[in-house]
Amino acid sequence: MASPLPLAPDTPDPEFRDLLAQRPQLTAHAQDGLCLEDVPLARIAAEVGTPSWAYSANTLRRRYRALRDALGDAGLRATVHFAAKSNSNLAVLRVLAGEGAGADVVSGGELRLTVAGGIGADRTVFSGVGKTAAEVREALAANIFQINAESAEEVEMLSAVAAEMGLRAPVAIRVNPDVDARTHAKITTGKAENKFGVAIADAAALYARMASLPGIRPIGIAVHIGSQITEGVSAFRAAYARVAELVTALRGRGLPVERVDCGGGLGIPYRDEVAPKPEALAGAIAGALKHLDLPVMIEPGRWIAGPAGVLISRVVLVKHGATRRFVVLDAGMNDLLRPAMYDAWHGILPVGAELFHSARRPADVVGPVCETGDTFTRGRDLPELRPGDVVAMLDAGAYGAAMSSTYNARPLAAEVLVDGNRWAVVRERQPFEDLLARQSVPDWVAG
Ligand SMILES: Cc1ncc(COP(=O)(O)O)c(C=O)c1O
Ligand SMILES: N[C@@H](CCCC[NH3+])C(=O)O
Repeated sequence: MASPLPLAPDTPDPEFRDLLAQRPQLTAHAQDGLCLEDVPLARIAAEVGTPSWAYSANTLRRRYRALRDALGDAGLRATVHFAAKSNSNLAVLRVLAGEGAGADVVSGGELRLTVAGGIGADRTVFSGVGKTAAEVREALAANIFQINAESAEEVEMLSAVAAEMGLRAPVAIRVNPDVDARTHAKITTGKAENKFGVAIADAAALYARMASLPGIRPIGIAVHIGSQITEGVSAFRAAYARVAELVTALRGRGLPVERVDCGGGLGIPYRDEVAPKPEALAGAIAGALKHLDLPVMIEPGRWIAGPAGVLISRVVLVKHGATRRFVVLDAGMNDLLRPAMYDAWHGILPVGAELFHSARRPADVVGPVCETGDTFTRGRDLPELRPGDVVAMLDAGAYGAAMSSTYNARPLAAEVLVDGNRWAVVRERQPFEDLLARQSVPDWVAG
């Protein structure tokens, strides 16, 4: 491997250097250009094609361990349940299974994927506001570790399904603590007006009701207040304090509480956000809950998988509009939806070494999809990108491929796992034929 590229001190803007400095999985090399671990992204682009996703196995491992260790160091008995909705690629799940991770799933489909990825149902939590009876039956048959109930209505259904199977479902109540996580409105989940969880004031009565139902074994309390939480841990602390009060009240009524599920939500710095460290989250959990002397769980998705992944894309053309320079990529909002959906900012780095030194000019980076919202960034200072150049969109390992679609009849991009100097395609680019498959035109339309 060539030596790291010495970035020129007169680089017009220190942004590239900062982006790299904060992401040890990415390095810029004089000959090979931008590398994920030891693998040049240019090689993946050339051999797999673009757009494609690449995930760093060692980043997944490192970040999983950082969370687990922070919780342990805070004196907590804790388990980490990876939120599979953030990335349900089988190889990613398998890497985390190898670390001993559990999972958090929100559908029967995700449960099947995590089981296929080697994370047993007996280490998996099933959350979500709209579980169907069929999904619950499947989860119980698979010996699910915990079901987080989100409403009184759901509790009745859970009991009926489990009783019919001759089982008692291990159920925690997900409470809505009415805490503002101060994140994007579309991913805030812990305010009273959000659809999630049971109002904390109603939780004790529901817990008592659960204890009286034939198909339910009440096991604990869960809370999840939102995602991409970066403004300190005070919202976590407030939510956990309310949960602790509830647990104490339940125990006071003689109702057993075995564990508390503290949810996910720890944010990452996509740009210059100062995100709390795992130690701060662990401190918030320990501060509020340690005196209860019970095992705790967390359900992180983004914090583990986000920084592990990049979206590799090629410049199709550079268009000089009336007022702006548009760099048109072969990746679109159907691949990475976050900028269109949440106005999210993702770092964009050139993959070719020479581009790290070229002068930068503002550009709008857009995709080929027929929506103005198919814009990754506006007015970003970027090098003189030319058709054929490859770029990497950073921190795309969570809610990237997982949220992609075939909008505009664009097949799903390939996914690649990198582990040191080894790499492999772990999901092939979807063949176009898939988009035609299972469609049919009735005779009376075809004429
Ligand atoms: C119940 C639940 N747990 C865990 C997560 C994972 O969140 P994050 O990726 O922000 O850690 C989510 C998503 O916000 C969720 O809804
Ligand atoms: N999809 C969102 C996060 C939602 C979390 C789901 N509970 C994002 O990309 O930021």
